[in-house]
Amino acid sequence: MEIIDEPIKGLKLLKPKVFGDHRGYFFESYNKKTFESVGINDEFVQDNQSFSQKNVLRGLHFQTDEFAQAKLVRVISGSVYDVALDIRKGSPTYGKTFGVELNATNQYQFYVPVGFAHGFVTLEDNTVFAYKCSNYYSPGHEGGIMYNDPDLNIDWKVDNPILSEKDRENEVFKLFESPFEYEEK
Ligand SMILES: Cc1cn([C@H]2C[C@H](O)[C@@H](COP(=O)(O)OP(=O)(O)O[C@H]3O[C@@H](C)C(=O)[C@@H](O)[C@H]3O)O2)c(=O)[nH]c1=O
Repeated sequence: MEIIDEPIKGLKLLKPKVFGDHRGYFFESYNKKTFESVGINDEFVQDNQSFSQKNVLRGLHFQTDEFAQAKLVRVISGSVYDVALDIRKGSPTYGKTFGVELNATNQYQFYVPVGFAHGFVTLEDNTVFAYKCSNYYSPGHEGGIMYNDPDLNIDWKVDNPILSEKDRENEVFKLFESPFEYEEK
């Protein structure tokens, strides 16, 4: 597995070693020991999967307090543009985003630690998105930031994405008071 530390501290892009043969392919999507060796020490307690048609945008989401979540995300079929927003107060990159295309061909995995809001838009129909979370779902601890906030200026690569009702009412970044603190490691 190749690992790339992205320009925003804490974010990691993982490129697994995929073994292809005449039957198809095989790769390890999670191996505790290997992931710990690259600094991903979270105990993942929940696996999620979502299915979307093209142009669906989910985000930018996070959970707070004792339900804050690190996420390890990937695409099983189809493709997405995946975005993490740094919401750690005091971070040198507070308010900055990093985006990467994840798809069923590159098989990349993207590690998003606690202190980031996360979202993605699907670039193909029938996209299956899967992720591990380091904490359980808690609707009372959910937060969301508007995907198209002018202060964030994220190039989502699509126009007029399909949103949930909830995501139409996410917070404006300027008024958002982050509960996360940046920790120098
Ligand atoms: C996230 C989640 C949702 N649900 C339920 C609540 C709701 O009825 C339905 C759909 O929920 P949502 O609209 O929040 O799903 P969705 O918009 O796909 O939410 C996800 O978006 C991506 C970007 C993330 O980063 C995830 O952490 C998560 O927030 O599923 C659970 O039961 N467990 C969960 O962990």
